[in-house]
Amino acid sequence: MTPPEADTVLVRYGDIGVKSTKVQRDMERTLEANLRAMLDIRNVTCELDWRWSRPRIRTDADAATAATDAACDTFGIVSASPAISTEPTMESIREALSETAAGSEVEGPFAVDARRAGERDDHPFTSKDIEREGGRAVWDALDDPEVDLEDPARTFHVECRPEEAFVFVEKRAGPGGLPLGSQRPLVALLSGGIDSPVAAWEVMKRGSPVIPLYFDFEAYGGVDHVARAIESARTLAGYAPNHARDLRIAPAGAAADRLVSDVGPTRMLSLRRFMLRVAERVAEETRAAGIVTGEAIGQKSSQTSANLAVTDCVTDLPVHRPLLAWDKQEIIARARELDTYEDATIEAGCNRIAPDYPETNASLEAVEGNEPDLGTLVAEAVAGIERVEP
Ligand SMILES: Nc1ncnc2c1ncn2[C@@H]1O[C@H](COP(=O)(O)OP(=O)(O)OP(=O)(O)O)[C@@H](O)[C@H]1O
Repeated sequence: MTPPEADTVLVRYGDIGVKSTKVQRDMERTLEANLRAMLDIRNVTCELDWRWSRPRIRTDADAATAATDAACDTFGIVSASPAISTEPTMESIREALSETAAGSEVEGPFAVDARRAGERDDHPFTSKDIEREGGRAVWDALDDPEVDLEDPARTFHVECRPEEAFVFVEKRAGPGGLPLGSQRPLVALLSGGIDSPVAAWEVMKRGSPVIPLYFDFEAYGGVDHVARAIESARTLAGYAPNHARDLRIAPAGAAADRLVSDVGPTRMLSLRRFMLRVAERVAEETRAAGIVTGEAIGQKSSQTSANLAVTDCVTDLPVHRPLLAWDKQEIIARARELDTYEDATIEAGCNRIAPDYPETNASLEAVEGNEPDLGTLVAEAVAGIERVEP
């Protein structure tokens, strides 16, 4: 909940804080630029007040919720709180608490939780004093007050610093992770289905921008297949306003034709190997440090642990699979949160390419023995890549 007179959003980060001073400063600079870009693209009226380890967004009551939303969609940010700022005196804190309580709907018991930062003599009171006196102010402002310090339905937080105090009621969770751009990019195989956008988002969360790569299986794909991939690239770009890369669309109808006519049970593995070879070429061009896919152990016949091993032999680049150990239901839940779930039920092209009895425990020799020379197919696909701005 945003306090009615909120004028500041307190922003917190996590993993950055455990880095060495130099790395932390670099990451903070990246985070600052990313948050600024996120606020800009969403037209949030505010000033970013960047302080070492304690960023704040100065805004007004109208824009405080939008500023909090923007912060909570920015990688690296663990939580954000829309707050009322006030003088660091007991009287002002009581007033801010009273105002916040009067404007909130409190169903059930409340508590006041106060933290003081700074030197001992910065304030003539302790955090316990704030909790006691602040609690009284809240009590007086509510219609039917009830206190439970152990299990409150609503907590009124006070953060008292030497120069300023803040009152807030919500610590909204952000994605956490590291600032986008603090790692080298990765090529993301993006089908537009349920899994691959989630996988791409997961590596973005750890700081890697993604270069989305989609294979257009032409006659084998559904009509909306390309549109679906463009849409999920666009959704991902919304989390990366200053790091979004063009979606690359590689024509793959000819490769699919060839594999369907020439290869039996190991067909899907050769198809994956074709995709990884094209991704490798895109990585060379974009200085990407690896490839990311939405595969999970055992989810499909091509994704058994044995088959994943054979697939990876085709490239020297690391193939990252952030969803490797996730259950489908977890992936679906995350896709819904990220807004990449819709359209995912449209039939994927790969299903029409799959053989009736796919191999689940392939050996490298068998796959290589059945596989046509991928070189020409890869070269054609790379030459035909089109770029679409997200
Ligand atoms: N047309 C495509 N373009 C780009 N990448 C693809 C395409 N099809 C599959 N992939 C990549 O291969 C992975 C495995 O694809 P597959 O179709 O076997 O599984 P899936 O579980 O249906 O994946 P998704 O839900 O991401 O489509 C995907 O997560 C994605 O990274």
